[in-house]
Amino acid sequence: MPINTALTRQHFDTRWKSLRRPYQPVVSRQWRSWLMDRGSLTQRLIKRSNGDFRVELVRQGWARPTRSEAKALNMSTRQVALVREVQLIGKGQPWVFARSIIPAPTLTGPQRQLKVLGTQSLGSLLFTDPTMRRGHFQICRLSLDNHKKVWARRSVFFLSNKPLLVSEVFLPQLLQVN
Ligand SMILES: C=C(O[C@@H]1C=C(C(=O)O)C=C[C@H]1O)C(=O)O
Repeated sequence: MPINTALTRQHFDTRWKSLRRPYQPVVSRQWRSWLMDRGSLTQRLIKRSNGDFRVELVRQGWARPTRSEAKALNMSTRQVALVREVQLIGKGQPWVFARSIIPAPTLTGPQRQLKVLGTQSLGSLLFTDPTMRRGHFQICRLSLDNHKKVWARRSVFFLSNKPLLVSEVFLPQLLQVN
């Protein structure tokens, strides 16, 4: 069963800020390292967990994006997209909650396999695709149900020039690794 992180679509319909200055100083040094890393988060978490890592599928289905997500993807909120929500579990703890929005036109050709990822990491496809490009990061501060505040980031990936939006919420357990 997914470990409940109580994140809903409303959390992602918020004001995202560019990670460029002056926002960087607001972010503590230890979180800045995670928010700004443009490499594969999956690979970094596999190393941090000494291989004790898995992707837990929370939900996947066709749904309308939030206004903020639709704007980032230049699509209408009246259109549906494939929405994938997962938790990245390291050493048995939820370290990241990720929500990806994949427009239907992106799920063509080789990208059809994005529909059947299951518990395979999205990153394993993104970072092995020679056509992959990644846009700038935006960040925001989210409040979990227990009033804990966490950092989130998002960026638009392009595979063969087709977009998908990936949002990642960094959970407190990520920094509590012993
Ligand atoms: C983009 C990556 O893929 C990770 C895995 C995801 C998934 O399986 O849905 C979603 C976002 C990322 O946290 C990455 O590894 O950098």
